Amino acid sequence: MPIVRPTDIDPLTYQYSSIRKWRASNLSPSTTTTAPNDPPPSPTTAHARASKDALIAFRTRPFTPTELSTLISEIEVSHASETAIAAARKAGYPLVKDVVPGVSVACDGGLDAKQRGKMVVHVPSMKWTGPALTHKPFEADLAFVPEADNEEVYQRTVVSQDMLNLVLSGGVGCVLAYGQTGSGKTWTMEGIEHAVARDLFDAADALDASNTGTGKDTGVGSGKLELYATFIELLGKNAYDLLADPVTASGTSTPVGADTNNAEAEEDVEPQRPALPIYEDKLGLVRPSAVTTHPITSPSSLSTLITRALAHRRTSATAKNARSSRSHAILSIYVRRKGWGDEGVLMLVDLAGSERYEDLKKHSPALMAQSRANNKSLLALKECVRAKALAGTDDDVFVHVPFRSDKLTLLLKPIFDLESHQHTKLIVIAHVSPLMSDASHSSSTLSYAAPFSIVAPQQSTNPSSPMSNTNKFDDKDPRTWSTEQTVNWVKETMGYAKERYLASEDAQMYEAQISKSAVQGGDAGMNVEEMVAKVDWDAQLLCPEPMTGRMLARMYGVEWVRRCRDAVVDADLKKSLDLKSGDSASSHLQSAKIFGEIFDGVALQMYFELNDLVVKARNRTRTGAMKSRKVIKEDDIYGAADSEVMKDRAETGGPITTEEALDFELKYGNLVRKEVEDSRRERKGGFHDIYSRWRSQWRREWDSGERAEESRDGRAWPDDTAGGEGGGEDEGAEDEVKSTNEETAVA
Ligand SMILES: Nc1ncnc2c1ncn2[C@@H]1O[C@H](COP(=O)(O)OP(=O)(O)OP(=O)(O)O)[C@@H](O)[C@H]1O
Repeated sequence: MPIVRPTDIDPLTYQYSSIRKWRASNLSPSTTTTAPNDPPPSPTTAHARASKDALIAFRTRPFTPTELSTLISEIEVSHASETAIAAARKAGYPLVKDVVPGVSVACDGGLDAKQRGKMVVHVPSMKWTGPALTHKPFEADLAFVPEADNEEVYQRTVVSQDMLNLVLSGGVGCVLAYGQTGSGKTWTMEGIEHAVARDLFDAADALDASNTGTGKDTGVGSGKLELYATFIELLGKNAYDLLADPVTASGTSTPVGADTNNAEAEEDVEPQRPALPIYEDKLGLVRPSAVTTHPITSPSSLSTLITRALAHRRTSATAKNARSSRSHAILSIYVRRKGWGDEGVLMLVDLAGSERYEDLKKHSPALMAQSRANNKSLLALKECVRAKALAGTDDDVFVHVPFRSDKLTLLLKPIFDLESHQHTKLIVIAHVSPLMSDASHSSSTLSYAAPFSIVAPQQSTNPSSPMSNTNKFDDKDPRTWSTEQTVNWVKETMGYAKERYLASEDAQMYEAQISKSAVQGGDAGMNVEEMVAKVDWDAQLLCPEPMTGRMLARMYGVEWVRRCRDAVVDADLKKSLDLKSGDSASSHLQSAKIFGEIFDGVALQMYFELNDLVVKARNRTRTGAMKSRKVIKEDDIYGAADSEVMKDRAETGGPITTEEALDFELKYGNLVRKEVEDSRRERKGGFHDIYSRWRSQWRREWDSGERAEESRDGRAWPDDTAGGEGGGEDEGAEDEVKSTNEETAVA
């Protein structure tokens, strides 16, 4: 019998046969293809509410025809496969069957099931014993098989998470497509964008019809809803408006569809549109300056915008993908609802492809710089998504999301700002290529995204712990309220909500409207104050068992209004709320319409009050969690490099408590470190003076009562106020926060 030495084994044969064996014993038939009659889980708001704020999915695409033919020719030249190929040919099998993907979906997960999605990357390697293969498993909420089409991805992510209703109710939804270049991100996002364009208007009409009980006069057509969109690409620190026509050097605009996207053009004609700086205004809104907003009035108008923007999108060839997207593309759809404070927004983000060093080797220096900028922003994004996912699992974990550290994450502020009272949902779809030669990149993509899918940490059972808010009633924290306490709060807050409404601009607008048109007959004689006084609903019907304060606070605004309307018991009141076009004289109807809008306005005031309470309570708990860190290593506080400062501390200030040290660190830690470092670099010394100066300044503030909570209640972390570029100095503080997160998750 001939001796087979390891070096004689053909690597491809070995790898393919190992993968086949692994797949035969580990995969059930249902995970290798999508069952055609298997409907996606039905989207119910109850389900979406119960689910987490961040959903993580994995997707692998099928081989492209070019990849298939390359792989088949590889098999053909591989010695050991000859017999298999001959046998396959004889049996009439297509050779395609011989090609095995480097990624397998072991379980596609499922939203209702406890099962999680599982993807296994088969990573080949060469050892001294010969070729080897490692099967690396990764878990997420969902994993899509290569045969899954865009509609299935859309249904099981956006639809099952009830994202359209969230956005139409004034919430924030965001879908991020992440992955290696050429792994199918643009394919997925294009599918999702067009599906959203198709469904958004129907969702708006359905939502309004279910709220008012009438199919008429609802949604966009009646002017109640205003929708508009922006589509930008982000390259480095600047945004470019994809909906503005590009301008050539001669100043003429380039028609859409003209090929301006080859690599040479990229270097020579850069940029083709004016760069728009990104900034955060005083109200905290982040938008690229002068970006054009486009009203959208129908599914086709949104679809046309999407097609136009994608044609403009900057692409250039990379080693992996002939038309690689070299930028992050962000489609934002804004929803303004008459009488609502919050603007809903849906952000659909096709991230630039992540690239490794080997992928960059064919790049010109300009493209290399772009790749570096892209990879840097993907790293910043990772920090933010991780923190956001952790915050979504439990309100009481101390989390700081460093979204100001990069322009990409700054643009995504609506989804990352934990201090906002808007409801949010984030979906991350990590894409991998099916090629075995990409296995190590696939493995790093999945290990980037898998940790976002965090299982909620156990709540502390120690009632004195700031992490524990269960069984401990706090009248200012809706998350601790039982059904009865929630009912009481609704009853007590009715008067306050009415007062707030009467002081609003809407109330004044309706007052002016009523007196101007001098509506006649029935309710028409009432002024706004009288109408507001009539608003009433049954608190018990609004919060039936087992509705707790926490559950109520997770409700979307539109759903809340609908529930308030359903909880009306007074027959006359119900009748005027249910009045439909054609039911009555037009003057009556107009008065009833105004009353309906006033009713909704009062309901919303109560809803905003509830959400404000939750945000404030969450911030209080976060502060408490931060302070509860009993042991703070001195290196944590002042930085390992500052041992001189540490020595001086005892001489200048004497011992300080943990709370004081923390406050000092939050306010001045970065500044002290930076100054000490500068001084050291310039060989100046004087560390003692630097430390003393900051210490005295801090002491003055501390003694005059300006404590840490106040600065946080003022909605700004000391290290956040720097904004934009200054975010880089944040790193020390973020490291500390990171370690806090880890400790908490373990606890
Ligand atoms: N699910 C899929 N089914 C069929 N073909 C696909 C699928 N996903 C991607 N493709 C094909 O794979 C190729 C690469 O896809 P795509 O351009 O979407 O990748 P990408 O990740 O956006 O790359 P880059 O980051 O370089 O832009 C395209 O030719 C696309 O048509």
